[in-house]
Amino acid sequence: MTAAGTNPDTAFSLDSYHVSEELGFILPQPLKELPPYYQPWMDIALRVPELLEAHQLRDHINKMPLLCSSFLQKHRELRLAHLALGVMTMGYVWQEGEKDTVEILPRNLAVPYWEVSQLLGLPPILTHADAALANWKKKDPEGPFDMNNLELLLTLPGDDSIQGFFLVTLLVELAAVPALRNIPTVIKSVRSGDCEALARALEVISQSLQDMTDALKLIHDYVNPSVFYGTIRIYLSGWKDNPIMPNGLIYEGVQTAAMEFSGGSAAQSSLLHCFDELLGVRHVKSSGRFLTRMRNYMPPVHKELIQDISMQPSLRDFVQQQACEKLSLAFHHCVTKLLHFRSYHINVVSRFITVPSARARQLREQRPDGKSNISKAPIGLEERGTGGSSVISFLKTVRDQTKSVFLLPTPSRDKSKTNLQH
Ligand code: HEM
Repeated sequence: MTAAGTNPDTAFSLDSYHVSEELGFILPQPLKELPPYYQPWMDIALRVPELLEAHQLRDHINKMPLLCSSFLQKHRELRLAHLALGVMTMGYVWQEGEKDTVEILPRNLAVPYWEVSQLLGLPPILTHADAALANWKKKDPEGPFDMNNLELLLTLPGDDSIQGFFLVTLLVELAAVPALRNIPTVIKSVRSGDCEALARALEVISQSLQDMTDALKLIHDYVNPSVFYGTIRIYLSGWKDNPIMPNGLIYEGVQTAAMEFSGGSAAQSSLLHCFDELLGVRHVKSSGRFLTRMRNYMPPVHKELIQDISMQPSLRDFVQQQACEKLSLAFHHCVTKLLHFRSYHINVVSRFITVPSARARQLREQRPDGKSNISKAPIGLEERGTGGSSVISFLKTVRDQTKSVFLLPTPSRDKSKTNLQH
């Protein structure tokens, strides 16, 4: 274990989990370049959308030299390499859409990708930790961390919409930073029984959860649903539980059997996993299994933070026992805001997946040879999520599970005051 998070005598510090005070899970100052030896990777990675448009990405990757990964030493070098190899891999697999996928990732890409992944403890597929957390730069280094001053390091097809998609996700991560910063205070206050400090920390967390929802709303300004559904989505798809690639992918030179990995999704963000564990939300059955599996797609230290939060004395039990109105209300606000984020996210998914998928089906029935963006979208994906199940029913299960942690009314609570149970 990297941190002393489960020892009650030591302070719980985010620093030991590589969570920055300023940026949370976002990688501070990602590198823009790799050492010159790796230029053949960057030359291709920087041109992925253009090479895909010309149907030439696979040819370029097939001719790429097999480079040795051992000159990559620093964490940020490894993160950029993982991102670069990740966008190349997604492009390589999905270059011809769902019709002509590949069964083998060539050795010159597969071997270094595998090695870099092993060093980072990440899977060899594009993850949220790559595409959102480690894929940004400021146009003006002194300027603000906002939409106008941010751009991606590497991208995939989808023009402004793909940029918008990853940057809005990044801004949701940023909005959560005050909440993350207050997790140690919550843990410390429960340990010491300091209700005042605990109530204050929980109010900061609920405000931060509201700010996350507000940041998520930006998706409507920066991402076009038809472009997301028709162009972007396939490049985020993986080769696990995916009917388009039922046999997975062989990483040539790594092992002979095919491997299966889920595609990129913000279900791999550590944020909601942390808040769920803090508030006591437990996801069970298939949705729980999927979310638990997504923890293997996070940087290992972030996964450890989630685990260590889950091992702390129960915040919910503590609040329930105190029967203090102010504290109960602060806890209630947190659960309400988390619920609100999930409900809003369901609306987003409905607009960006459910509606275009119904429209695509309709267009295909009316004009089977139609060329519109959404009717070209992969039929095999339709309304399925990264886990392969129906997206909306999965998200509703997860949302409804959140409600289970609302506090029970206690006898000591004044019945004339707000009923905290929904
Ligand atoms: C166009 C925008 C978006 C779409 C279409 C979308 C779609 C999805 C889908 C289909 C899932 C189900 C799991 C999966 O299949 O991987 C999911 C899960 C999830 N997404 Fe999004 N998403 C979007 C934006 C975001 C953003 C910006 C965030 C913020 C970080 C986010 C956070 C989550 C979380 C936390 C989950 C896990 C379920 C939960 O804990 O409630 N999503 N998303």
